[in-house]
Amino acid sequence: MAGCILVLNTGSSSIKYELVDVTTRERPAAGLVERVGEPVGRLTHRTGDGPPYVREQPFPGHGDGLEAMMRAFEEAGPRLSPVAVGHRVVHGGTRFTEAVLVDDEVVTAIEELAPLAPLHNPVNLAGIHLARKAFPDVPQVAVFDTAFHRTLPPEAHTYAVPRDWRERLGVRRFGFHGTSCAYVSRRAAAVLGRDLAGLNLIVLHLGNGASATAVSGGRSVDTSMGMTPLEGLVMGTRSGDVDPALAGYLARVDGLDARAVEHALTNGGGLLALAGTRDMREVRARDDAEARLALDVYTRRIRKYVGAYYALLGRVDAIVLTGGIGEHDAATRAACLGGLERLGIAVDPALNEAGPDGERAVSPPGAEVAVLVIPTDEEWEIARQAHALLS
Ligand SMILES: Nc1ncnc2c1ncn2[C@@H]1O[C@H](COP(=O)(O)OP(=O)(O)O)[C@@H](O)[C@H]1O
Ligand SMILES: CC(=O)OP(=O)(O)O
Ligand SMILES: [Mg+2]
Repeated sequence: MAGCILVLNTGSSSIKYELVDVTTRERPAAGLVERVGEPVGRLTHRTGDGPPYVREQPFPGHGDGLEAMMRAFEEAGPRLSPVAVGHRVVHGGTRFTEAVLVDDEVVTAIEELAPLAPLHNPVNLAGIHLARKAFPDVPQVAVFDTAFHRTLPPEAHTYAVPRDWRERLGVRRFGFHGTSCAYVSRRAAAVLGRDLAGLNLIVLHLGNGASATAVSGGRSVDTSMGMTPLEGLVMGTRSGDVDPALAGYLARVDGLDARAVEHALTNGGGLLALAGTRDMREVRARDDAEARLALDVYTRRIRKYVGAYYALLGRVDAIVLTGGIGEHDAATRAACLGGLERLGIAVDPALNEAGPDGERAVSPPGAEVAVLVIPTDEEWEIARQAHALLS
């Protein structure tokens, strides 16, 4: 299948898009719509080496951002005539264990999964609706974050909760960021010059959402996100792990209902709750007690998961850092992985701080456990999977 695939990666407050030709590896246009829902947003559209096309304006909803993307293609080019559209969809439940062609029935199924990923599936659907309308004759492919975690063994995906919830209501762990995990795991093997089938990895995807995943032989064997993308690490606006008794306690002492608690933990937790901003750059720029505590809570949680997954895997060949924070924040890498020489884990201060952009090792040469920074590329992985499905 020759020609460009349009990839849409709609996030909770942003839209990333890219035109990808999997056959030639050309990527003629890419863009980002940021701060959807805020008073002023920004669209940046790039088509080569020249200055980007930029628009600063409010984008009240994701639909407005997607329309602005279409306008950017009209005004700045290239002409948009994709051979397929690839969509990131965060929750695929038990039904979607690989990429699928989108039809009405698939749309309904993604809608039904929305309560399990309230920040994500509804906006993923906004992209699907727009693209089906704009390109009615073009195949649309959904690529699911959960699919990579279909290999989780029962002891990893089972919660110790009443049988009725598990059997009748399907309560279980799923895991997310799988598209990113699949991509960086493959790249890690390439950087190490080893076969993925023989590698044990701990993948730390630290972006706006954040997760840790234990990968053995290219298969996910445990992961920090659960039934929803709320469990696990501290994130931009999500608390990660808390005592599940919290909901009942807040109901008793403060009259909050369970939905209000879930909403607060999802939208008003994490770095935002601890430091007043979801943006790690802003937290790092400060040196007050509140920001320091936020960073200590954030990095300690990651360290605990690294220890836990080390114990599960028994042997770790590499720790892979990705996502905006994993790729760019040397201080977080050092805080999470420093002082673990007894486990064979070390971060070389010079490599960590001065390393060039791009794929690289930040562990000392010859270290027992390689520490790798691998920029994620969900757009490429989505295009690759869409191309494979359609070819
Ligand atoms: N140079 C940097 N130093 C520290 N944090 C950074 C840096 N660049 C980006 N980040 C952080 O990365 C996070 C966003 O990650 P990203 O992977 O882009 O998010 P998303 O999940 O929306 O794709 C934000 O917290 C941002 O502050
Ligand atoms: C699943 C998830 O948390 O995604 P993101 O990091 O894009 O919010
Ligand atoms: Mg992301």
